[in-house]
Amino acid sequence: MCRRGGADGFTLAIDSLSVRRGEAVAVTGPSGCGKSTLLDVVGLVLRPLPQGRFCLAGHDVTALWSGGQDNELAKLRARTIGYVLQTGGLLPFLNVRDNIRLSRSLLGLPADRAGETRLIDTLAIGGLLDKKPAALSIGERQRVAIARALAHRPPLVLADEPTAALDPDHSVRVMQLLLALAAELGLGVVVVSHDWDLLTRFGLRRVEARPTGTLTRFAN
Ligand SMILES: Nc1ncnc2c1ncn2[C@@H]1O[C@H](COP(=O)(O)OP(=O)(O)OP(=O)(O)O)[C@@H](O)[C@H]1O
Repeated sequence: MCRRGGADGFTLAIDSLSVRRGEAVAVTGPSGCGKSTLLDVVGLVLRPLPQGRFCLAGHDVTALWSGGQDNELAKLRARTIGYVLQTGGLLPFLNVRDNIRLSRSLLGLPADRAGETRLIDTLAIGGLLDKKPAALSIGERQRVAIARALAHRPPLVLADEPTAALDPDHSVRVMQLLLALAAELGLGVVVVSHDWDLLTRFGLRRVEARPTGTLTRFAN
């Protein structure tokens, strides 16, 4: 459970949500119902209320938050989460190539040129590598953000409307890439999307919001 905006603000209750490695889950629901908040809790950005159980890659996340273990949470986040933000979230002072390589280098992982090339080709961003994010369109930023989130092969990828700014052709390619990598590398994927046609086409398991006033419940 998580609360935003004080006692009479917004409350998110996650009754149950499990994502296994290699599995992709779609989170759907109306605007403002708490989908991004759900991703922020799962992505260790927002602190959940202390009741309840939250296990991520074998770690007791509730205990880490309760114990104020911010360094451990930051390390766990860096190792286990790839987050594709709605706004891209790229570092403005790095070019596209260095944005993509950042997560691996921060974690001290060796370069993975083959994996990098596959991401770049599939996302059709080869012509953008020397550009800074400010010189990209919103859709281009979103594709680069996806490459960056996947480059270190995190066990869990969170994607907040990753196809919202893309044309239908790129939307399908991006979803295909996410799902192919999830299956191939054993990554779990949680994707927020309003694109019902796309979700149906790929047959994703859906977790639907049940909003009632300022409370939203999510359950498997
Ligand atoms: N920083 C914040 N402080 C307080 N309340 C917030 C904050 N951010 C979001 N909210 C509220 O939390 C609720 C859920 O917001 P959230 O962004 O998770 O919804 P969403 O389902 O992702 O919406 P959308 O589909 O429009 O992106 C909303 O009522 C919003 O007003």
